[in-house]
Formats: sequence, structure tokens, C-alpha cells
Amino acid sequence: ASRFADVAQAPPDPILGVSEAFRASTNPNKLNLGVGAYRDEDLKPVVLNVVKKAEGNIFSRNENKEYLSIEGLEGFRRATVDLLLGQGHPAIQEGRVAAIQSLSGTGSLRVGAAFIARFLKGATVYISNPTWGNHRNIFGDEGVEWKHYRYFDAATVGLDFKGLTEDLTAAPPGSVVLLHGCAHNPTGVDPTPEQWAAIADLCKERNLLPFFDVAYQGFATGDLDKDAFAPRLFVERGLEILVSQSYSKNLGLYGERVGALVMVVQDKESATRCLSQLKRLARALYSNPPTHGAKIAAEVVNNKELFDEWKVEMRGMAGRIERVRGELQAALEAKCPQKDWSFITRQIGMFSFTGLSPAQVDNMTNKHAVYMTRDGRISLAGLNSAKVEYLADAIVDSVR
Ligand SMILES: Cc1ncc(COP(=O)(O)O)c(CN[C@@](C)(CC(=O)O)C(=O)O)c1O
Repeated sequence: ASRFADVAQAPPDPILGVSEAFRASTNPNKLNLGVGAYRDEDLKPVVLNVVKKAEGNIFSRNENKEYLSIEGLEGFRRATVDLLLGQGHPAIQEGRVAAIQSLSGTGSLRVGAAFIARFLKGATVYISNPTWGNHRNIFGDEGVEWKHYRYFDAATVGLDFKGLTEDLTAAPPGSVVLLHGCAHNPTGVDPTPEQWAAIADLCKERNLLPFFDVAYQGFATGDLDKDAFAPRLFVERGLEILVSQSYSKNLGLYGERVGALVMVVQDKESATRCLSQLKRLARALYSNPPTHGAKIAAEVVNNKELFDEWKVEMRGMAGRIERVRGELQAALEAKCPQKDWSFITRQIGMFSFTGLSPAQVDNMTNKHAVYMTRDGRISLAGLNSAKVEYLADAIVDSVR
């Protein structure tokens, strides 16, 4: 018998497993509202025009395939910090930013988790309830203890700010707080600017370390600058922060695995030492990051014309999602007027947290071939006008 005979079958991933099930389905009406990947009005994946232009520029340079440095492509690291903090930010001028290119958002979060495990021994990471499911895997696999802080209020289909404040106030000083920079996944509910300010003050008072997961910059409001409001506010308040960045959704670089782990700290010497330790960790995890996607992101952000064109395409993607939100809400209000569907256009970003129970989700999938995650989340990026009626009928049938 194989020495691996006792290796158990792992369960399918709660999110990526939905895409696998969708692909396996032969139902002509099947609809994939699972993975948060943008689709155009024909429900096809999109390669942004700016990405194609950037690739044209890159290929015309006939560059080699040498290793990048452990910390990644210099031009990308500069671009990603500019995008996060704003070009010329004082923290950048003062050399207080340590940034490494990493394997998209997930890899960046993992390097951050490894840094916390090694240099913040015993710190607990507080993650929102609910949150992106893979957060638990990332910190759990690094042996970092995590706990939930209350986040979603099902009664108001909004933020449980009172619960959040109580839980973070009770967190031991020195704890880490994982915050979604914008477009919270899966709820689509973000703190207001005033609430962000209160959270920043709370982190300061309680000596909590904010770790921002910035995976949807541009998808909350359609504006890349506005969507960086929260991390910029915390830096302005003098807080040290960690940030993971992903270019999967906003630049559509999903499979290129483009992201960064950024630390904004109090002084240049600390930033230099932290960068050296981030490099030490990355070297043992994957040695150095992939070249192509980082060159695309650097080309787009560092080139004024491409950057402006990206902003227009970004607003177009966010706009299409907003439009289908409105159409879905209208269709549901027409079919089921007794229920309040206003949460659908109140929520922002890619997702809507429908409140459907696992059993109701099973009905959506088994009876209507609508593929979505069992926590009730739907990715509106996977919906178009032509399928709104179909989805609304499936939801009404499931919530009966
Ligand atoms: C909040 C959050 N952080 C990080 C990531 C990681 O993305 P990256 O590694 O590709 O940069 C995702 C992706 N979440 C998706 C879009 C896909 C997934 O589950 O991996 C989702 O469907 O929730 C995310 O939603």
C-alpha cells in the first residue's frame, strides 16, 4: 500500500470549488456568481485595453528572463506604493515604506502572516466575521492565532459598528486587526469615513496593528484614489500599517499573480530592517516573484497616458456592476415587493451578501444552476442584464 494511504481527501475550496462545480455543470442556464472575477456584459473574462497596450510596449523591448530581485521589480514596487499612498507621499519621501512584490494578494498576505509569526510572537490576528474564507487558512497555516471581530449586522444588512468597536476594544494591546481596504468581501459593506476615523483612533488607543487587505482598489467607488481612503487615513494619523495589495481584479491580472506587501513604519531605519526580513521570508517561500505581470502593472501606473486610460476602464467595470445591481434590485422588488431588497444597491464592490441560508443556496444551485458560495455571497461581476430576470426568479423561488 502507498505510504500516502492515510492522506485524507481535502474538501473543495468554498470559493474556487464553486467554479469547479460550475465548469462541470451541463445546464445551459448555468450562471457563475461564485468567484469574484470580473466578466463583461457577455459574461466573458476581460483583458483590459491598457494591459494589451502595456504588453505591446514590454514585448517591443525584447527583455531577458533573468530572475527579479527577491523584493521584486523596482518600477513595480514604486508604482504600487504610489497607487496606495499617492505619488510623492511624505512617508515615501522619508523612506518609511518597505515594499516587496509578492504572489498577488494571497502571497502578500502569507508573507505578512509569516512576518507576524516571526516578529510579533503571540500576537492574535483579528479578522472580520464574515471575511474572505482564505484569510483563516493563511494565518492558520502560519500558526498565527486568529479571532473574529463582529462586522456584519444581518438585521440591518449593514455594519455592526457597535460589535466591531467592542471586540477591538477587548483585543489585547499588540494584536493585529485585518481590515478590508474597500469593497468588503463577502458583505459589500464598508465603514463610513467617520467610522474609519474611529477605528483608526481605536487602533491608536489600544496599540493595535492594522493590516489592510487591499484587493479591490477601484471597485468600491470606481475611483482608485478614493478607494485608498482608509489606509491613507491611518498613515495620516501616524499609525504603522501593513498592507497587502492585489492587481487580480482592478487590473484583471488574476493568473499573473501580481501583488505587494507594504509596510509603512515610523522611521527609515525600521523600514530598512523590515524590508531585509521580508526578503528573508520571501526567499524561503518562493525566492522571487514573477516578472511579466509586474512589468504590466508598472507600465500602466508609471505611464500617465496608460494610467489615465486605466482609470476610465476601471470606472467602466465598476459602472457595469453598479448597473446590474440596480436592475437586479428592481426585478426583485417587482417580483417580491414584500421584502426589502435595498441592500443590493447599498452594498458596494463586486459582491452582494444576500442573506440566503446554505439550504437556500443549495436550491439556487441544484434547481436553478446558479453557482454561488454557501455563505450567501453572489459576485455581481458574473451577472449581466440578460440574466437578471432568471436570477431574480431563482432568488424568489429560493427565499419562499
Ligand atoms: C479580500 C481578498 N483578499 C485577497 C484576495 C486574493 O486574491 P489574489 O491572490 O488573486 O490577489 C481575494 C480574492 N478573492 C476572490 C476574488 C478569489 C479567491 O477566492 O481567491 C473571491 O472570489 O473571493 C479577496 O477577495
